[in-house]
Amino acid sequence: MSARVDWIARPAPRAVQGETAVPGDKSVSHRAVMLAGIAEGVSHVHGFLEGEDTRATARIMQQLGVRMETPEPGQRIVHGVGLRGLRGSDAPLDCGNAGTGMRLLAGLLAGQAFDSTLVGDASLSRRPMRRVSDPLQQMGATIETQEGGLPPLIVRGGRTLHGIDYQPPMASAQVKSAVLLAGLYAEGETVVREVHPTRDYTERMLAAFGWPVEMAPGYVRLRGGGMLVGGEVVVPGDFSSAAFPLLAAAIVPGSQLRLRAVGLNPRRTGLLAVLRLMGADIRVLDTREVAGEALADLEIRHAPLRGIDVPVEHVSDMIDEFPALFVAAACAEGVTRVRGAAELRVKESDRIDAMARGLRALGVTVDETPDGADIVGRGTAGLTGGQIDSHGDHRIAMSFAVAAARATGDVRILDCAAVDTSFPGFVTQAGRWGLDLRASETR
Ligand SMILES: O=C(O)C1=C[C@@H](OP(=O)(O)O)[C@@H](O)[C@H](O)C1
Ligand SMILES: C=C(OP(=O)(O)O)C(=O)O
Repeated sequence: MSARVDWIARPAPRAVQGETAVPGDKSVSHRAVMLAGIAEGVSHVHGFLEGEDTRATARIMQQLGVRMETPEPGQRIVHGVGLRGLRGSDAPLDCGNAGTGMRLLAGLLAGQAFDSTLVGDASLSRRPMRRVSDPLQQMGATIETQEGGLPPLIVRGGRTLHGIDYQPPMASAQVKSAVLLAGLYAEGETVVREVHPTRDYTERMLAAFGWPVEMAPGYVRLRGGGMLVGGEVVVPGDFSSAAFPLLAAAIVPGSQLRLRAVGLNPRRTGLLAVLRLMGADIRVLDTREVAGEALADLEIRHAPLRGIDVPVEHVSDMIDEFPALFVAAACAEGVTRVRGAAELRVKESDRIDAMARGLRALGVTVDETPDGADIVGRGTAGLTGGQIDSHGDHRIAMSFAVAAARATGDVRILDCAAVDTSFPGFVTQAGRWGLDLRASETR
């Protein structure tokens, strides 16, 4: 059994200052090793996230016969085997903690000639998979889930897939991507329609690898039976990881911080818009485009925050940033209302419940609703100390590590090992921003 890691986070001894860079984007890193693996030729991935989620996906692609080199951390040279070149593995494919890994791979594997079994850790084993098995079955795939639509997933090979015209019942880039990846192997045309647009990395990377993809407002369309050609992939800094230093500087008086080379894909930056509506002073500097993705430096100076009604149109553009937003709301003056975010209940934990319980332990009044919460900000009074259960969810752990900066006493955060899934080195980095955070391991 691996060690359990708890954290002690103390009130910030000083303002958050300086300059920092965050690890590579998790969504882009997953897709880079998957698509490079089924492309023709060699691809070079720069800035690959060395997190447990994305390393699990890279390991699975290797298990399926893709040769991969790591000349140095954050680099992968991927020797693509072509669309039909993967070979089956008798051993289960272990996605670890990663919903993205499991759901996208389900789509990719639905069109193969061999059977596969996708497994995950305890958290992933509780997450709903019918959202991908249903549309994939409509395409002709055979996917067996466990009772209640849970993992492990058994994906049967040798099926003939046909394209579908599909509108997922929830806003989900993972569902869209699973259907599009199966669509590469399908006869005819696959269309995915979205009411609320979600992150578009799969379709953009497919296009960058030479697959004709029609991207229009409201839908994505492609045809099966093409070819991907490998190349260079430059992974931007992960906005979802940048959310934590941004939050720290937003809530600790006197702070001023610059974040270098953060990916600013518009489908990811909802938190930027929402923090600004709350009064945050954030500047976007030195905007540039690298390998088709917008990058910029972000400079944030502390300014008092006020509670707002979070506009529903921002929800899917900040779906992973709600734990951080809840902390900003707790430190603001007035009430913040979140609605339309029921998807938070089926992430690595029930994030509405985990944040409500954790904030209450730090003296904050939070009323939950089925799809959101009302958070009564404590403004200049700040938070109290207390004990938090992260429920093994990386984003809950990191949010409370930052929240402690504004507490009047120590915050003990339980079960933080999962932070390595998306933000390896978080404790050391947080120290550099000016937070006082220590990890202790128990077996
Ligand atoms: O496609 C992706 O890379 C992701 C999509 C989102 O999930 P949903 O598709 O479930 O909204 C997000 O929460 C996850 O962290 C990464
Ligand atoms: C929801 C997340 O990831 P995944 O769905 O890949 O587990 C996340 O990183 O916040």
